[in-house]
Amino acid sequence: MTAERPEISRRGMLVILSSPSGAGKSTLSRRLLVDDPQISFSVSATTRPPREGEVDGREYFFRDRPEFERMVDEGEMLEHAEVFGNLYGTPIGPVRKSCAQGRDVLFDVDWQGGQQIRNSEMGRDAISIFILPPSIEELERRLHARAQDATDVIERRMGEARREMSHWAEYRYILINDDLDTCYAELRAILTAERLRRDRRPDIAARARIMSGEIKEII
Ligand SMILES: Nc1nc2c(ncn2[C@@H]2O[C@H](COP(=O)(O)OP(=O)(O)O)[C@@H](O)[C@H]2O)c(=O)[nH]1
Ligand SMILES: Nc1ncnc2c1ncn2[C@@H]1O[C@H](COP(=O)(O)OP(=O)(O)O)[C@@H](O)[C@H]1O
Repeated sequence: MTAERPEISRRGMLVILSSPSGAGKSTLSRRLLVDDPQISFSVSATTRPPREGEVDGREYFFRDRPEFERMVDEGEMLEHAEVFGNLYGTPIGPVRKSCAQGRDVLFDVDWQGGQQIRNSEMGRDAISIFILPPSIEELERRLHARAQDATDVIERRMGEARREMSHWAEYRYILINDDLDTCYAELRAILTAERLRRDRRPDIAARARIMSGEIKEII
C-alpha cells in the first residue's frame, strides 16, 4: 500500500548573481527569466537614472535619494548598498511573497548585497553565483559595446571591477562567461541540481528505504 503523497510546502530558493559590471549578469538573467517559469526577478530600487529602454518597475524602481532613504529607514529593504556613486537596494516585500509561494527569486546585486543577503535570516541557504569575464580586456570591450554608459561611467566601472572580483571566493559557484550559451547552460545546470537537493521529498526517501530493505512498507 502506498501512502497518500503529502503536499510539500516548500519555500523558494534565493539565487544571488554578482559580477563586475559588463560581465553579463543582465543578459544571463533575462534569458533565464524567459525560459524558467519557477523563478522571479527581484526588482531593485536605485537612485541611478534610467538607461534608454529601461522601464520603471521592470529593470528597477527608479527613486530619488529621499524616497530611497525613507524605504531604508522604514525597514522596507532586505539589503542596500552604494555602488558606483548610486544607491541600490532590494525591497523585501516581493521577496517574502515569492518565497512563501514556493517561487525562486533571482537577485542581481553587487558583492555587498550578496553578503547582506547571505547574512540575513531568509538568505542563510541562498545559492550564490559569481560571473567572471574571460579577461579584463574583454570586460572593457563589452562595456563599450553595450553603448549605454558615458565614457567616464565606464571608466568608473572598470576601476571598481577588480574590487568586485576580489570577492569571488565568497560565492558557492564561479562561472566564466566566455561563450554565452555555455555559461547559460551551466547556470541552468546549477539551478537543476540545487532544486533536486531541495526537493528530496519524503516520499522519495520512503521509496528508497523500502527498496533498500530498511523498512517493509509505507504506512
Ligand atoms: N547591493 C545591491 N546591488 C545592486 C542592486 N541592484 C543592482 N545592484 C548592482 O549594482 C551594480 C550596477 O548595476 P547597474 O547600474 O544596473 O549596471 P550593470 O550591472 O552594469 O548593468 C551591479 O553590480 C548590480 O549587480 C541591489 O538591489 N543591491
Ligand atoms: N558571453 C558573451 N559574449 C559576448 N558578449 C556578451 C556576453 N555576455 C554578455 N555580453 C554582452 O556584454 C554586454 C554587457 O552585458 P550585461 O549583461 O549588460 O552585463 P552586466 O549586467 O553584468 O553589467 C552586453 O552588451 C551583452 O550583450
